[in-house]
Amino acid sequence: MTITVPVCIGDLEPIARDILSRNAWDYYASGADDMLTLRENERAFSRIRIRPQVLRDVSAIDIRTSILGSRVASPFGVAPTAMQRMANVDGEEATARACASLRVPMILSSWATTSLEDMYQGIGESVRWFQLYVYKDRRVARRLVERAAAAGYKALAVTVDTPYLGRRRADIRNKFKLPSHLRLANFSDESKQHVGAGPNETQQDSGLATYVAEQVDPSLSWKDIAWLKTVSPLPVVVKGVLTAEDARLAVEAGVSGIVVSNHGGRQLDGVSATVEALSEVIAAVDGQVEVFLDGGIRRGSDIFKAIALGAKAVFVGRPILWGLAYKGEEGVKWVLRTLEDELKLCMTLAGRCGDGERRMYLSR
Ligand SMILES: Cc1cc2nc3c(=O)[nH]c(=O)nc-3n(C[C@H](O)[C@H](O)[C@H](O)COP(=O)(O)O)c2cc1C
Ligand SMILES: CC(C)CC(=O)C(=O)O
Repeated sequence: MTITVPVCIGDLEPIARDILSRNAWDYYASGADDMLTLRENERAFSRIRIRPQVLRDVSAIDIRTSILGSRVASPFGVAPTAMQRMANVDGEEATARACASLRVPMILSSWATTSLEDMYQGIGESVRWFQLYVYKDRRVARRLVERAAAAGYKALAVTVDTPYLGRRRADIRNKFKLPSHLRLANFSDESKQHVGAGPNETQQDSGLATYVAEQVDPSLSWKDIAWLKTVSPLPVVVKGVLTAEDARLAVEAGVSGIVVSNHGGRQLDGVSATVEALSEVIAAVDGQVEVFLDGGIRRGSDIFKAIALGAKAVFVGRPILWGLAYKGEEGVKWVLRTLEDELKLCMTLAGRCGDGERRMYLSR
């Protein structure tokens, strides 16, 4: 049966697949290598059981919370995903409008197809973070940080799991290219605006992998997080931590938050599902910094489970792209509302009301 009117996020995926070009679909959907981790991210949620409690007066459910001191409407937000204009002409602007209207936080990718300044023109107040890839030329990274601070972003999410790009086989086969009418809009320098335009892709590489190898600094280390803190007026969050050891180093480096992430299974295949890695990170940081999670969130009960295990909030990647492909801003709103409705219902049926700041809906 072909689904045309989605009732859950799973329904959206085939709809988006039909709409998107092969180049875009494969880039958005793929994981690295055999995509074991990509699949595990979702499966691991389905292995966790909720322990409901009854007769708890669930007539008022509150899902509001705060992240790094900013009030937000829900404990979920939008993860940074690059090049959103391949999904819809309005790309990141459509996502930002949807997030602002529902007061959902959004992280903008360094490799957005809308500049970090243009993104929020006329949209008004909303909680946004900027995702930073640290370029070999540190002046580029520093300039991005300054611009993000000047434009009102509330935090920097530094991606730490991508010294080189994971092997995404479909992108290699397709010889991925950013369509020529689009550009990485945060850069004025032509050499940084185009992906897959050069002659140097080989049979074993994609335009993306070449770009990352040329631009991103693989020598990045914990001492650079300390450096970043000296140049950033914004709180620094590291995105891509999966172990207790690294979580402790992150705390020592003075970060304000950690995103437990395996990059949606797109980097090192074979690592744990994020919800499985979450508990050791939570235990290691012992409440010293906020811990977030992304990867495999596809329904409200996944959000419930991550929060129950101690995440302050979660971020959602691919479903937003499916929503964008489906109906632009309205499609992203549909995804956000669906997650919100499902989360509220899950809390109601589990007997956890939530009380704003202090979470009441832990399921353990
Ligand atoms: C198409 C796509 C592009 C992405 N681009 C970025 C990026 O530019 N920066 C980054 O830190 N993470 C990027 N990610 C990873 C996401 O931020 C996030 O970790 C992941 O998508 C979460 O998994 P999910 O898609 O299962 O929700 C990207 C993921 C996808 C699917
Ligand atoms: C341009 C890409 C390397 C952005 C990214 O992080 C991803 O595709 O996973």
